[in-house]
Amino acid sequence: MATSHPGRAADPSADFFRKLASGIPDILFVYWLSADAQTHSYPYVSDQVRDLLDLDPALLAQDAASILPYIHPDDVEGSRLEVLESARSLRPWQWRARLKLRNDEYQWFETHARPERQPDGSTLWYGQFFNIQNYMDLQQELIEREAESSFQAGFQKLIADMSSEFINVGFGSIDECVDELLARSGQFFSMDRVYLYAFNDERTTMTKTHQWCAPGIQPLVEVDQTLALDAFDGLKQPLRDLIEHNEVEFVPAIPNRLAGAEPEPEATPEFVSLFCVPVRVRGAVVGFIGFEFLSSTPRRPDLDHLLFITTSLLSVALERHLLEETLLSQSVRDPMTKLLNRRYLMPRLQELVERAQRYGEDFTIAMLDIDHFKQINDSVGHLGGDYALCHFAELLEKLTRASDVVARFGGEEFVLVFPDTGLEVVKQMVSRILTAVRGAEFVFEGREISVTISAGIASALEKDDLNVSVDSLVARADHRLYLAKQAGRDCAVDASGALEI
Ligand SMILES: Nc1nc2c(ncn2[C@@H]2O[C@H](COP(=O)(O)OP(=O)(O)OP(=O)(O)O)[C@@H](O)[C@H]2O)c(=O)[nH]1
Repeated sequence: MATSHPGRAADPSADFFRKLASGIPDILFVYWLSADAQTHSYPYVSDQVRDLLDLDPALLAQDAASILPYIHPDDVEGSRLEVLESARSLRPWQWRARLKLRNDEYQWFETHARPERQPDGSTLWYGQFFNIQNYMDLQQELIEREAESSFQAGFQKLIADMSSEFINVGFGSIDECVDELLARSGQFFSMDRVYLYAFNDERTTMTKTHQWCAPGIQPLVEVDQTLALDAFDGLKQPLRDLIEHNEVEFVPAIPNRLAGAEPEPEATPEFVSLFCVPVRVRGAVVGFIGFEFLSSTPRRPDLDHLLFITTSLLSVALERHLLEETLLSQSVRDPMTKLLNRRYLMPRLQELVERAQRYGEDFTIAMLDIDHFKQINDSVGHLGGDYALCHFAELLEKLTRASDVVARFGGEEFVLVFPDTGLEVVKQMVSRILTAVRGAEFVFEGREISVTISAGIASALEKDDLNVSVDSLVARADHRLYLAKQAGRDCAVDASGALEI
């Protein structure tokens, strides 16, 4: 806009205005805009403009554009449009903009001015700029406080939800809970990737076991990827510290490759920021959750603390899960041979018997007994006998399939269950076991032990017996085992009474 002066500064009431305005802390003004909106000025501006902005009112009286360098660049265009709109509609000019003070600091001002159309079509506004910085600060504080309390409420909900999820976790579904923890915390803390790395016992490698990525963010590498702990220079020391001190480590910029060594998609930043939060089980750091963000958005100063709380849910859940696993395994396994015990075997047999009765699904069991075990004990001692039992148990595990059940029935008696296997195949398998045991080396404290076994084989639906029960089936196998012993041992007897030696 061109410089112009409407000649109104000489108004006799100017002195009156000056005196009046000197008692008012804000800036009073009269603003003039020509009819063609090409020329404008401040015919009157109170002296506060000098005190506050270090701007000479005389300059503004010549050309209103003198104020432009004092308006925050982002607010200039809005201010211009607001004036034009006020001139058009004759509605009050009411606008907020930041003005640069003497100390170069911007503060918020609000304009309140009433327009008055002049006979020549130009417009005059009478009004003031008043400082609303305190109000804006207060408003900002309120917004932040509100955001903070809703963040806190959200965080509490996240922790409460995840705690109850982990508490209710059914045996075996811990993986789903971990996935959910990664996803929920990733979303809540606006992360781009969240993943769980498990260390090996020696703390030399780490394997990614779970991961979550925000929508649109690529999982650069799949789970189960194992990396050396010192694969990345920037991560070596933080991981050492994490393991040693059980503390959150923040890595401000590591190559965007921890997630994977795959070729990176375009537009992926070269560096990412990463929080490594320790997962601790039974007093040792067993891995960490990596909370990764690609952008450099500001983060809360207490974020590391919040991530630690979130991750400790996983530590507690893993601890409990391990304990449950141990207890469960202790309750169904024989502590010496580590084979399944009778507590596991009997309900399993019951289940199979019911299926046999209901659906006609036959299955076969073999009862095995080490021959002359008393003599073994007598010759190599009880510990030698224990060794023979354990070595025999190992052979059984090796010679059967994962779907077969290998259980210690008691003493030196064992039961094998072959769920989906026909009698002929079972006979072959038992025969193979007999042969393998006969040929196996049993050496205890340098003394060779000769071991053979006898077996009794029975199928659930022999003779179409739909009244079969667990007891009758076991009794049948036991009786045939007795027959095998009677027949001279080191052999197997089945329904036909046949001997397999
Ligand atoms: N070392 C050891 N011996 C056991 C264990 N459980 C049972 N025994 C012994 O196993 C022996 C079983 O002997 P018997 O039932 O007389 O039968 P056997 O000597 O194997 O003779 P046959 O079965 O007729 O071939 C007993 O002496 C038990 O004390 C165990 O856990 N460890």
